[in-house]
Amino acid sequence: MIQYNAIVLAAGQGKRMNVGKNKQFIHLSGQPLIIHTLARFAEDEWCQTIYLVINPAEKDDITTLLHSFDWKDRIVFVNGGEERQDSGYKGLQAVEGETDIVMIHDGARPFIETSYLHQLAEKADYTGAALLAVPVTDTIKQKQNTSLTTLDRQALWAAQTPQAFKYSIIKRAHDMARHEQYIGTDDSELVERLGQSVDIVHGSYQNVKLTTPEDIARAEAILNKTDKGER
Ligand SMILES: Nc1ccn([C@@H]2O[C@H](COP(=O)(O)OP(=O)(O)OP(=O)(O)O)[C@@H](O)[C@H]2O)c(=O)n1
Ligand SMILES: C[C@](O)(CO)[C@H](O)COP(=O)(O)O
Repeated sequence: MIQYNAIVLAAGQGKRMNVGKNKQFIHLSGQPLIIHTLARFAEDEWCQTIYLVINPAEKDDITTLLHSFDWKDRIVFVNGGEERQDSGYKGLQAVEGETDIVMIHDGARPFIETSYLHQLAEKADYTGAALLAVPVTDTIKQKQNTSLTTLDRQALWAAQTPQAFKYSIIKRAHDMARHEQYIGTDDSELVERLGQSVDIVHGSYQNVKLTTPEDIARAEAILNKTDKGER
C-alpha cells in the first residue's frame, strides 16, 4: 500500500458551464458533483487526507453537503486562488510536511476509479511524477498563420487528472513557475519545465471533466451505465 494525500480542486467558477453557480454544485443522479468526486477518494484506503480547495464564500454550503457523510472528518478545507494553478499551490502549502506522495485532482472529474489511483501512487512513488492520460482519438491540426500541419497522432495524449507526485518535486515545480510567473494548464507541465520526466498511466475515456453544459448529459450517461454494472 502506498499512502498519499489528495488535493481536490473545487475553487473555480465554472464560467464555461454557464449555470450561474460553481459547477461543483450541479446534481448528477441526485448528488452534487463534488460529492461524487470526494467519495472516490474517501473510499480508497490508500488515501489519508483530502485537502479540498474551495472558494471561502462557498464553505458553509459545502460543509452542509458533507454533513451526512461519515468520511467528512477526513477533509481539510483550503482557500483557493485566482487561477487553477494558484489553488493547486495553496493545496500544496497546506499539505506540506504531511506527505511523501500527493495527488492533485480536478473536483470536476467525478469518475476516477480506485485502480487508477493505485497505479498512479505506485508510479509516482517509483519515478517521482505520473499523470493519467488517454491517446487522442481526433486528428489534431496545428495552425500557424494561414497554414495547417497535421500532428503525429501516435505521439499525442490527452492529459487528465489525478496527477501524482513526490511532494518535493511538485513543490519545487510550482515554486519555479511562480518565480517565473508562468501559468500552465496542468501540474505535470510545471514538472516538465524542471527538466524532470513525467510518466503516463494509461487512463480511461470515462474519466471526463465536466466543462461545458453538454458534459452533464454525458456524465449522467456514464453514471447510469456504471449503476447498471456496465463499463
Ligand atoms: N481558481 C481555480 C480555478 C479552477 N479550480 C478547479 O480546477 C478544476 C478544473 O478547472 P476548470 O474545469 O477550468 O473549472 P472552472 O475554473 O470552474 O471552469 P471555467 O474555467 O469554465 O470557469 C475545477 O474542478 C475547478 O473547480 C480551482 O480550484 N481554482
Ligand atoms: C488539468 C486538466 O484537467 C488536464 O486535462 C486541464 O488542463 C484543466 O483544464 P482547464 O483549462 O482548467 O479546463
